[in-house]
Amino acid sequence: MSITPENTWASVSAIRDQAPLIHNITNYVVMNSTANALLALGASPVMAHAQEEVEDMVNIASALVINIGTLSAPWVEAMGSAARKAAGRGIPLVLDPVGAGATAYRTQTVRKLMDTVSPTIIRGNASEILALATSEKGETKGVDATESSQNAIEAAHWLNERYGSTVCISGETDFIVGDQVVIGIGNGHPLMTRVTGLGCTASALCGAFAAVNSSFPLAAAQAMAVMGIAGEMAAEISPGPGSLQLHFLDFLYRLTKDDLARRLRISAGAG
Ligand SMILES: Nc1ncnc2c1ncn2[C@@H]1O[C@H](COP(=O)(O)OP(=O)(O)OP(=O)(O)O)[C@@H](O)[C@H]1O
Ligand SMILES: Cc1ncsc1CCO
Ligand SMILES: [Mg+2]
Repeated sequence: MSITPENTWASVSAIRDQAPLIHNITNYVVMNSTANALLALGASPVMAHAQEEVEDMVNIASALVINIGTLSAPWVEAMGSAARKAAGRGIPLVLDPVGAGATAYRTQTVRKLMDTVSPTIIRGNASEILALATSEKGETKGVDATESSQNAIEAAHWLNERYGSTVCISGETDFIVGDQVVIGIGNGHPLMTRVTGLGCTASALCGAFAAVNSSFPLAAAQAMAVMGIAGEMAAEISPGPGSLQLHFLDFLYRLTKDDLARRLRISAGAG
């Protein structure tokens, strides 16, 4: 199970052909940007968080993405209902534990959610992944990482064993930890951290790839490779974060098999 430009292109093509419906319960900050990224990739996004409709929406979706970025009690209830429905239907569930470790409410909510339904993929930055696997108060400061992704690999293994989830740690190198497998993706650009919500976008793309590829560690790795490649291509022609955001969408939309073949960077040091 190794990631190649060919199998990544096969997943991109499947997304473009099938336009899978990706149901997102996500935060106020990134609703627009993640919907646009899913559209640029070729998927079909919908944002829905009302308790009254989340189960019906999961019923017609190909994947569910839950992001705890801007929580409140009614949303937490809706997240639980949606996650249970997704598990019942057997569609992939991606969890983005935004800011886990920063407040007790976030950490407790996300732990309760994981104990209710095992996520298919957990995608967070290193601080968030560490916080989920630590019993004491984690070291997260706000929503951005203060740790390198390499430092969270052990925590990712622990989460994988406990919940059966594929765990994806984003950062300079993205690490994807599954059963008996660690994949490192070296694509991306530091300027990506200066645009809010590109991590949330990565989680949404994990949903799209998991909708068309049931080998979930591979799907997550492909999503992170495509994120990183579109991000670095955008960064190369962007003087700052504003234009990066626009060019990122354009490169996602225009991504070719040749871009993948020339740029995919599988990283060692995943042990
Ligand atoms: N130092 C870096 N060099 C290259 N790429 C990076 C770097 N840091 C992050 N990235 C890339 O940026 C994207 C977002 O990852 P990041 O770890 O910043 O997520 P995050 O902290 O959850 O972000 P947010 O909470 O704002 O959504 C990923 O595709 C990741 O590979
Ligand atoms: C900045 C921010 N605050 C809550 S969610 C979010 C988007 C990035 O995670
Ligand atoms: Mg994040």
